[in-house]
Amino acid sequence: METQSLTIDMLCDALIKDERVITDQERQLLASIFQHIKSHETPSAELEAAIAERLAGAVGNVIGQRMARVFGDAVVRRLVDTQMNTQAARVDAQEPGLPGVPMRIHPPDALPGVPMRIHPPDALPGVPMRIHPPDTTSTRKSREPLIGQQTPNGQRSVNSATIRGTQVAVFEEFLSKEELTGLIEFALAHEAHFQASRVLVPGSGTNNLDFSQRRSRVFFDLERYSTLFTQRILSYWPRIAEKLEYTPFEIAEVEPQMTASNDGDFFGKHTDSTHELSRTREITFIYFFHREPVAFTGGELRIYDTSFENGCSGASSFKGIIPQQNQIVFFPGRLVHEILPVHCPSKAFADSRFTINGWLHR
Ligand SMILES: O=C(O)CCC(=O)C(=O)O
Ligand SMILES: [Fe+2]
Repeated sequence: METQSLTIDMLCDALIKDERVITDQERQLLASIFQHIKSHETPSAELEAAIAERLAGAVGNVIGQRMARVFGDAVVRRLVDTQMNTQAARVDAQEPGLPGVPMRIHPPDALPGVPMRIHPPDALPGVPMRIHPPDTTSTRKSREPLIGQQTPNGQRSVNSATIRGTQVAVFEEFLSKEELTGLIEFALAHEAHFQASRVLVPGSGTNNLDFSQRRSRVFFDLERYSTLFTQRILSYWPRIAEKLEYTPFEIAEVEPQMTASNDGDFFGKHTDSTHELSRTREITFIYFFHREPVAFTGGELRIYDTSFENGCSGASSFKGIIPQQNQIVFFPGRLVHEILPVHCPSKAFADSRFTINGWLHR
């Protein structure tokens, strides 16, 4: 019992230092109100006590609600982490060291085997969403995005076989301040590990360096940040799915990589999941970060309304997202998207537009 009340005391201590529970400003305001009550002549000590009690009650309610939210979030996150670790351990035990076997993770409220359903806002039932028949000959996955499926800037009307580019989920403040600082340091310390980015060319099955389609530098071995992003994304998965109007499906793998885009770098219109080697990339995510103060402009992400009639083509309408520190964006990988050129006058690697970008595989 004593241990329990000690734990609760410690928890309260930690929570009341949390800005999400009570801000500095509120703390100061409350202190001065209480002081004010004390220092002024009130008709009676009872009245003074009654005012203080009323005030404490009201403040207590608000703080209680905020604490519950912070606490609730932390408990859920904890549960998800524990569940994932147990499952990872189970997979390790079953498949010791099998190269290339992706770790199967069950997001908290996705039932294994429940089929994924996509609800594009205006898709007609029966309109095929696939551009190519599923590839049965190749199981190899590729790290590269696809180019070449894009249409010119055509003015095609948005029709019934279209997924809207507005089918996008954006979350701010994805990492804590400490995590973000650590990530920036990690990126800058690994400059030498970045390599020129490649793209998949439809029909060729190969990864090509094609500077007319994409220019940036990528880095794959994200060490602890790979785990951090995987876990964090999985704990957000129900909310991501809801915003994207997906029925949460079982995520087979989260595949993150880091990209640095410097002066003049860009990525032309492309899709991420219509190539036979990348078909299981259901959802693309892009997390933006950079050193402060920001030293680049441009690099806007544009996600186009995409039609799936007779192949796949981007319409003229799009949702534009200007990179913001610590912001993450999710959208269906089959949507046509592009990265506009980055302007980075110093040309210093450390001033690049950085992303952790990747895919949620089904
Ligand atoms: O660098 C980025 O912002 C993400 C690029 C992208 O679309 C991709 O890697 O598929
Ligand atoms: Fe992409």
